[in-house]
Amino acid sequence: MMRIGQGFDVHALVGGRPLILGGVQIPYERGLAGHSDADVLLHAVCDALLGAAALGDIGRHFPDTDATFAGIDSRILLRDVMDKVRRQGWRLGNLDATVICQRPRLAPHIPHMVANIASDLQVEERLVNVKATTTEHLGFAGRGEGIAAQAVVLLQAL
Ligand SMILES: Nc1ccn([C@@H]2O[C@H](COP(=O)(O)O)[C@@H](O)[C@H]2O)c(=O)n1
Ligand SMILES: C[C@@]1(CO)OP(=O)(O)OP(=O)(O)OC[C@H]1O
Repeated sequence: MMRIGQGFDVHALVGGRPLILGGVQIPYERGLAGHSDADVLLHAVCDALLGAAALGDIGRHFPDTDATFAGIDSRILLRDVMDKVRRQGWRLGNLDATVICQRPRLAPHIPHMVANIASDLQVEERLVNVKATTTEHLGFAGRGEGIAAQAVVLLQAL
């Protein structure tokens, strides 16, 4: 049996925060605002996994009203989500994600993001794909007000 799931997340770009995407700290003059480290890519991946396993969403498992998660490394959340998914009897078929970001240029950092995600999910890197796109300066992402990410996963029964 197979199940598909999708995830989508947006965080605002603000001054005085590091920019962390896919667990990689990327040199840039602004970073993402959030209760956690605001890793929008990992949040979309968490939601895709939770969606495929019919386990709700990231806010249900890690409420932003809970001080435990303040400033937390989203890789910890991703590992926890994958544990929950595995305990429901699923393994990852494949994962594909897109980061929607006008600036900075992400291409040089994507192999590191893929390595982090594959490591956290305990799968081979060939099952994980991360892409980046601008919006040609259109909309909130194009104006540099925030970064969005979307992810799709396929789960296979263990
Ligand atoms: N923040 C980004 C956005 C895009 N890229 C890379 O550039 C390619 C072209 O982007 P378009 O939005 O013009 O389609 C895209 O395929 C990515 O490889 C990037 O590195 N960082
Ligand atoms: C990750 C959590 C928890 O720290 O907080 P944020 O970093 O604000 O992220 P969001 O994608 O808004 O939702 C999930 C949250 O509950």
